[in-house]
Amino acid sequence: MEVKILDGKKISEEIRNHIVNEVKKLKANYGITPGLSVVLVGDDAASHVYVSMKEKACKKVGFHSEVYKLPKETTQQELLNLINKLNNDEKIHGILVQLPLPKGIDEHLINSHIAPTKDVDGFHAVNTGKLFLGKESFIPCTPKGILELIKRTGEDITGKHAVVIGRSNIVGKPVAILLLKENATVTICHSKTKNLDKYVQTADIVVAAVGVPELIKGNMIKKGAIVIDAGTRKVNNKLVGDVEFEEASKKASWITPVPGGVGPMTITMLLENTLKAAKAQCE
Ligand SMILES: NC(=O)C1=CN([C@@H]2O[C@H](COP(=O)(O)OP(=O)(O)OC[C@H]3O[C@@H](n4cnc5c(N)ncnc54)[C@H](OP(=O)(O)O)[C@@H]3O)[C@@H](O)[C@H]2O)C=CC1
Ligand SMILES: Nc1nc(=O)c2c([nH]1)NC[C@@H]1CN(c3ccc(C(=O)N[C@@H](CCC(=O)O)C(=O)O)cc3)C=[N+]21
Repeated sequence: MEVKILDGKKISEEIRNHIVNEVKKLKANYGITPGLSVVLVGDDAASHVYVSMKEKACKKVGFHSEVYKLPKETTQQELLNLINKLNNDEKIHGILVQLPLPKGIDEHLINSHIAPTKDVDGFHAVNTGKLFLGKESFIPCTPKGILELIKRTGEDITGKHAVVIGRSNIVGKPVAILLLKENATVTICHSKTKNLDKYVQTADIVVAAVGVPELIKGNMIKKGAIVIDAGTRKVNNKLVGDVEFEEASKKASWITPVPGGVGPMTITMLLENTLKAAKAQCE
């Protein structure tokens, strides 16, 4: 059986075209343009690249987009003041504070200051709590994109064994909750897991969100498995995922490439969440 590639770039393109039309309707019917503010503190090079990708994506679909680039000396209070201002700004429907934040700034405190209705990253405790309870909420972008990719395979998730490698609050944990909601049987692995290969070998769905290049070997993959690789790490100036792509492709039924898989979907889901936040204002 030939492996099929889950092309995150192509799927993103389709979804973004749909968003363009939705934005036009929102403008025509309600005079509202979805607005996103991205806040970047410090001079982390990768963060600057990601933020400019987000800004470009917003402009392309017709959103109003603002980027606040603050120096690394910014105090927690100054950042809270900016968030307060954005919380009260009618033009702004979504607020995202790019992670990681410089040392001395409490990430959870900052995220909990964003109005839950503008929390398009889904990192506010109200939104993570709702996700846990199975209630309607803003779902974090990378996990949301991963679920969308799995759904695009057309395979039924119910009863499948999904193995998630990684338990961070922004990828691994929410992905596991989403898969559980879809009735998968979910195993979460992490750095203390013994015999990782034994778990991966029994997985119908593998989601790798670790950040260790090619940790998941091709020979661990069960024949016919769906393999989603969220990992991105620069090695010799090349972006490498958590999965040994060539070898895993010989076993998988579906697989995501790195780059061009989960990454573009993350940004597309940010656009979807911002559109959703803007629409909620019209109700
Ligand atoms: N494409 C995209 O849009 C995005 C990609 N990413 C990428 O996804 C990856 C994960 O990101 P993030 O969740 O933020 O990372 P974190 O560093 O927060 O979490 C990594 C997780 O992997 C686990 N882990 C580390 N080493 C091993 C190992 N040898 N075996 C098994 N598990 C291990 C850790 O376990 P423990 O909890 O025990 O420490 C932890 O749970 C990174 O490469 C990141 O760049 C992240 C966000 C968005
Ligand atoms: N508050 C917050 N929200 C985030 O969503 C968030 C964050 N902080 N901090 C960092 C991570 C990382 N992240 C990525 C987004 C897009 C790509 C992406 O599009 N990657 C391209 C390649 C990009 C390249 O060439 O470097 C791809 O995989 O094809 C990757 C990673 C969002 N994050």
